[in-house]
Amino acid sequence: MDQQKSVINIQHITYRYERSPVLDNVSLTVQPGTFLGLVGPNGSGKSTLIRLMLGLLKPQIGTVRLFDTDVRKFSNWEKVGYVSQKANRFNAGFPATVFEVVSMGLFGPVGLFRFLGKKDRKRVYEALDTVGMKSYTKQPIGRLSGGQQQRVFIARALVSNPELLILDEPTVGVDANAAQRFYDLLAELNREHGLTLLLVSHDVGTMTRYVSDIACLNQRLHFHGSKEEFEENPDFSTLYGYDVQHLVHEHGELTQ
Ligand SMILES: Nc1ncnc2c1ncn2[C@@H]1O[C@H](COP(=O)(O)OP(=O)(O)OP(=O)(O)O)[C@@H](O)[C@H]1O
Repeated sequence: MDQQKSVINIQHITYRYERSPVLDNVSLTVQPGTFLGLVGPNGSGKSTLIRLMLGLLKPQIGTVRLFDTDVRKFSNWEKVGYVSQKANRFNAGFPATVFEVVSMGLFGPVGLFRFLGKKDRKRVYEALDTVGMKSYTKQPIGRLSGGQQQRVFIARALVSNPELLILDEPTVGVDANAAQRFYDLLAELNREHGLTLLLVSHDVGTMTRYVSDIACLNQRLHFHGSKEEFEENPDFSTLYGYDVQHLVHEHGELTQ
């Protein structure tokens, strides 16, 4: 029987760093074209789940498949873009231009020292154009604001033309306006380029405006479904497994 291809397929994962499990029997499937928001309190296992998805950690129990291939055998890493939480931390003296940082997305750090062909250069410019940063090409990365740097990191992740983009708390340290523009950009990439997105964020209120689906993690997966289902279900305590007031408050503000 033909199964619809999934971008991410996680089955019954249990993971522990030490004794107690950080993730307990988590299963999650992400279909192409989804914009999934992954939410959960501090320490709920979000980053751990991402590391498992990227094959950086091995689950004690369960399996991870990326584009229908077991992550242990997966090699098409150009299909996967990843922007980590710590990405927007270049200080003013960092000796690389915006162009160089984005070109690293093509070849890794070696890109800095390698001759870029015409096509490669074009891809770098296109990626910068997509995120609205083409006019900053020659600027040192460290002189840009946090929000601008974040866009450059998205461009770096986009330059290899990925089908899946994973972002771990990308708006940390970015002001509210820049964060909103950033979410707009992600929504556009999802809508117009069909990019599958997985966004980890604490900011449930803002995120629900943009995503198509929501997954609520707190060691276990408390909810996974469409944004509409999430918003219709009044029992946030069961859904989210924590901090009910905070969520209802944020959610309330959003719908005013
Ligand atoms: N390398 C590690 N060794 C041991 N314990 C770890 C390690 N990394 C994370 N943990 C623990 O695992 C739990 C989940 O951490 P994780 O970073 O996945 O959560 P998170 O949901 O991403 O948190 P946050 O929102 O604060 O970033 C936490 O209790 C954390 O202390």
